[in-house]
Amino acid sequence: MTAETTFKLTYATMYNPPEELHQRFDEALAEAKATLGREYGMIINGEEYFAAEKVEDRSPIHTDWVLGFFQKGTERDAQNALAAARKAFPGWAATPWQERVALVRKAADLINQRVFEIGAKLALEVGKNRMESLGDVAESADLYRYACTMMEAHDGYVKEMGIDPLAGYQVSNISVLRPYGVWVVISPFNFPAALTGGPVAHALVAGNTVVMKPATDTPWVPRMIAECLRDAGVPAGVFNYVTGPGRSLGQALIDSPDVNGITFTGSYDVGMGIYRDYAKGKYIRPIVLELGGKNPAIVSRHANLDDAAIGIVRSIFGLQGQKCSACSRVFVEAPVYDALVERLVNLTGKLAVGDPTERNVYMGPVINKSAYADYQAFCTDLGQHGRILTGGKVLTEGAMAKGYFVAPTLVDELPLDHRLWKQEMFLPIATIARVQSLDEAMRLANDVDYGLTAGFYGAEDELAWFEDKIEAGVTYMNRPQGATTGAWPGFQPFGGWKGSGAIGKNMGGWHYLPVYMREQIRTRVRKA
Ligand SMILES: NC(=O)c1ccc[n+]([C@@H]2O[C@H](COP(=O)([O-])OP(=O)(O)OC[C@H]3O[C@@H](n4cnc5c(N)ncnc54)[C@H](O)[C@@H]3O)[C@@H](O)[C@H]2O)c1
Ligand SMILES: N[C@@H](CCC=O)C(=O)O
Repeated sequence: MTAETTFKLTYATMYNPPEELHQRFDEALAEAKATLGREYGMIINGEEYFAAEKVEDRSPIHTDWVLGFFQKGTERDAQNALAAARKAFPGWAATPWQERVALVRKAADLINQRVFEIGAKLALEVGKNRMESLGDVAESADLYRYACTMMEAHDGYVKEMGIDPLAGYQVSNISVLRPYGVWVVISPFNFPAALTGGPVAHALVAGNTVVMKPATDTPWVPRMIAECLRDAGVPAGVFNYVTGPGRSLGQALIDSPDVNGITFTGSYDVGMGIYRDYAKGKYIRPIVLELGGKNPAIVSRHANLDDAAIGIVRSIFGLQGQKCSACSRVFVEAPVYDALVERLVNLTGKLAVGDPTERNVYMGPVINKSAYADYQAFCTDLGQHGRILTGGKVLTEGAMAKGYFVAPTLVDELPLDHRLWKQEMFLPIATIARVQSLDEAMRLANDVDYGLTAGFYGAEDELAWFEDKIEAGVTYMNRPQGATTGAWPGFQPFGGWKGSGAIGKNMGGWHYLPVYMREQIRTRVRKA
């Protein structure tokens, strides 16, 4: 990004971009729109593969916009991609880690060089606003670099251990982290750049070869990420990109005995199914699961209510509530309840909803017809059992008639035993409750199967209590930029507890890369 020297784009800094960012996004968008409708192959063993059946990738902004045609890959394609990755593994694993790092860094540079092109296409494909779209792409490049930095910081994870005193012998004990083999990366629709690129980069830097399968709704952006790897010179077969339905092609990847490790990012239900199926293999193999969230914000009577309101609204409605980190539950101490709710409703009313490629729009459409139908069903239920403070309806006026647009929705007075306090809706809907104490808020906040992100607004002397008690992998306090959203690699490594994540180590952080490697101790003894 040219403005990079003066402006570091993250989800927390995106609110004051330099003018140049807008100009370059607009240029890239015009170019992307002029080249819609191409066909894209899968990339297996460095070659384009075309399936008998194709899938149309349509924009959720306007369903007449056909972005491209993608391959409806089959179980056979899954097997071919795994075979290519298996064949490439010995060479890639034997490549000095410094060379692997150099190639992955080169790919990161290409992602940065293409950030506007990929960002514009991402906005069209996901319906994400322009700054969040550019952020997703920039985050992907930063995750690549973070993986490289970690490899270097740990000197390739080769470490001399203590020397056991064996009289008459010389001993050397070395610990080495080595790759597992073939790694499958399955990504969700909502961060097609960062959550495809991040796990892929870590697997590759560690020396694994990769088969990557993006979500059916968003194959285009991962294809461009794949092209960056290819153009950087990552050898054929080391990285393979396949597209097709999760239940057939995806399931074939999960069921294959040729897989040595998996990173799955997606919903709890699909992730748990994969976990169980994968466990049917002959022995235990590593699996990284990054699953859903039901993220709370707690507001104390001592909070700065303006900071709380803006941070909460940004986190409820960013990407239309379709972030695993989205704030979907708000617990407010009674003395400040009315004042906070008034601010939340007021700010929500000011959110611009529409074509998210336009510079002043904050909220675009939801991803597809099924999410659009879910929104309507949830709102009917919430209206019957709670009080809809704002929103609760689909938006069909003017240019929105051809897309999946819905109103940002806030609900209160929903009985605390209603299922929608616990179920991830993954839509721009949040429920708000009045609590009598912070302890009550904490009990409710933790009373879900998830534990991804959480936010708190209150006095300085309440913060340590919050940090200690909350069950979540990523926590934010007094943050107007986002109550529960907006993590950035190297600043806020991202991962969940409980039903939100399986490994207890966060991506973009110090402890994550070793997950993609297994330890070998090398003890050599010779007579002194
Ligand atoms: N914890 C995190 O870091 C994180 C980040 C982003 C999204 N998410 C979660 O992802 C979900 C939204 O994304 P989604 O709707 O794309 O999720 P999803 O679970 O529907 O799909 C995720 C991926 O799994 C594939 N898939 C589906 N069935 C499969 C099967 N049987 N075998 C193999 N692959 C299969 C899909 O094609 C897609 O690529 C939300 O629950 C959200 O919270 C979590
Ligand atoms: N990393 C993103 C969330 C990714 C999940 O969907 C955030 O921190 O808001």
